[in-house]
Amino acid sequence: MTTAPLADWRPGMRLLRESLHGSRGPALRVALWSVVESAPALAAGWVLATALDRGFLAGRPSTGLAWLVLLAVLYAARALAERALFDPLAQIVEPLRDELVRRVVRGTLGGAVHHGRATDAAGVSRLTSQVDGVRGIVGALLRTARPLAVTLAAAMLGLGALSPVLAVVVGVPVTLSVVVFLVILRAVTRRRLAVVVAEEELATATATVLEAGRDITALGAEEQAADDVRRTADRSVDAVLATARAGAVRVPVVLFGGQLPVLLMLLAAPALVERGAVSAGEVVGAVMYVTGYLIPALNMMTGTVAGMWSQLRVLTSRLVLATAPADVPWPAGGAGETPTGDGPRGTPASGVGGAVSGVGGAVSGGGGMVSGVGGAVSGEGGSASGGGGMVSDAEVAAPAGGRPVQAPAGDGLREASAGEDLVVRGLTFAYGPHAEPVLHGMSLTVPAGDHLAVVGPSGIGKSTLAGLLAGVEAPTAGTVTLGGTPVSPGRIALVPQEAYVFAGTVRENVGYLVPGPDTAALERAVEAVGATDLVARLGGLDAVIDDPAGTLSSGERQLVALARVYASPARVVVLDEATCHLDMAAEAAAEAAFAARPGTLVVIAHRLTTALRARRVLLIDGGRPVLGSHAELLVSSPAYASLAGHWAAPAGAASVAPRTDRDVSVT
Ligand SMILES: Nc1ncnc2c1ncn2[C@@H]1O[C@H](COP(=O)(O)OP(=O)(O)OP(=O)(O)O)[C@@H](O)[C@H]1O
Repeated sequence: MTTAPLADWRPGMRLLRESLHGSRGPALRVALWSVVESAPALAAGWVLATALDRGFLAGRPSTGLAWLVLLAVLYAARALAERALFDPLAQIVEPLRDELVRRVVRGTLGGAVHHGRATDAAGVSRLTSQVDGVRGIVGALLRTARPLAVTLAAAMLGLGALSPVLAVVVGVPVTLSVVVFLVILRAVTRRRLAVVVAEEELATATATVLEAGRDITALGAEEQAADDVRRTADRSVDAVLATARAGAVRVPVVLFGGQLPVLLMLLAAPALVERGAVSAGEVVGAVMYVTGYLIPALNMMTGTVAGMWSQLRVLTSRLVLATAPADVPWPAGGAGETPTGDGPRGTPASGVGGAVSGVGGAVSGGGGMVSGVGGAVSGEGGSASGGGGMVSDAEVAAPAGGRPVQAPAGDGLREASAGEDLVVRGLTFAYGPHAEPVLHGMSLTVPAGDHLAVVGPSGIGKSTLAGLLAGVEAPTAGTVTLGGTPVSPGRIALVPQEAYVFAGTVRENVGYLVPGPDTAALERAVEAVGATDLVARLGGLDAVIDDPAGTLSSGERQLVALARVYASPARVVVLDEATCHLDMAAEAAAEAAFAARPGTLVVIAHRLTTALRARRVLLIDGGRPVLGSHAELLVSSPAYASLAGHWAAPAGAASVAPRTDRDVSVT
């Protein structure tokens, strides 16, 4: 594998130093207590040698014991020092975290505001966890590396004081091994950096795939996405293995620097003792320094501590990227970088937002006349009478005085049998068990073949109602039935505001809801919704749309989705602001096509023209819902008049005649 170039670690260390700036007082206390803590390491070999030479080997065991008691006292002092170190260590580590977070947040925000850098959520949370990593490592280093370094120095000092000859025998291999290890540490650090980079890439690749799951499935790119993540995971594994291999060199270092001195001392001891250069007690004391302090310290230094040190360098060098001033360009591969590349990661989402909900039922029912429910309306919880637009408590009321209107001939399936009425009863819906209901006890009948526009202020619940009518949402209470049976996503087609076009041919997209679509039917649908020019520009029905989000505008995607639903055998179509990206002429043409199409049409309106084209208008505005024709509601509902006043009606829009004579009714 290739290892990432080692970032310059000095800025990282500078960042660390600056962030530790306010910790001088606690650092001084740590230094003082460290001296006490190192006392046993400094004195142990010397005390032991004295206990042997002047006590036990000289036939004075009580003297020997007295020296050992002194050693015990030094160990007790060390225990006290360790206890006393807790507070100043915490006073260094905790503020460090706060300071680093402050710098990272300031740097990230500054980068976003002044330099337009990406500030993805994953990047920010990654930085936060890196700050925590730095805090943890600094804490661990202070708890382990600091006493080890102090011990190492104290033991070497004690050995030198005890026996300069033995200090040389031990010191040479120890120094050599430490130097070799410091050189190796650089390679280990570089490999650790590669591990961090690989882990970041893996996290980004995984998050990207998870976020784009829906698109990936729609595009049939599961394999490609899996390959992408697998390749990144393999790189991460390679990086970890390479780091482990590089770290393994610590074994010979410890053998050379720790065990070899013991062997050398034992080999040299007889001659040195014989010549009187050292005493037997000094040899034992020297061995104590090496086995009791030097070897464990070397072991820890080259293992755990070196790992923590290189990790600290890597993490701080990554943090430096996030705290860089705003005029420093965001480095490639740096924290917070927006991933790029091929495959699903680089594939922009294509107008996600809810696909068509499906189709159902065989086409049935003849044409013919349908009579509306005119006259006075009454219902449980209230009554309505008079000049239109009166409302019952929990029901949508048709205006009194509504006249039966004869449907134009040839309206086909829209004058379907009464068995296909869309019936809403006591409909209540809330988005959560404790949430305020968006809809409360609504009752409404949309007769088969009707054309209903739903209007109301933003956020009032129009899309929620659309989802409930289409069976995409389940009511909290009440029922929505079509032809007497509960609606389900397979029976009603819903076109949401953000139309979904998947990568594939135009034919596949338009014919998606038609079992065995024939070309003529698809062409009719394309023409009806006004997508002929678009399909021609794309290259015909068999043209491939590789990148719907990149090649189609929002309006063009809406045209494709509209053609798809138009071609479907759905008996009820719900358009939820499905033409909002079309210009007014295109919207009028598309709505007219659906109005002429057999079946029931419910349109969530965002323009007055949509309401004008509909047979009936349902106003929901947070109070009682109101139902009537546009003209009736203008008179009877101040809320509707006010809403209509905000909408500009183009000339001629009001001339569109109702398509059916059946009223939406209160039942
Ligand atoms: N998934 C959801 N979870 C929780 N609350 C939601 C959810 N979807 C919508 N809402 C809330 O329900 C209410 C009705 O939303 P809905 O989208 O149905 O309104 P709308 O009339 O269609 O609005 P608009 O005209 O802006 O599209 C709003 O207050 C909205 O914030």
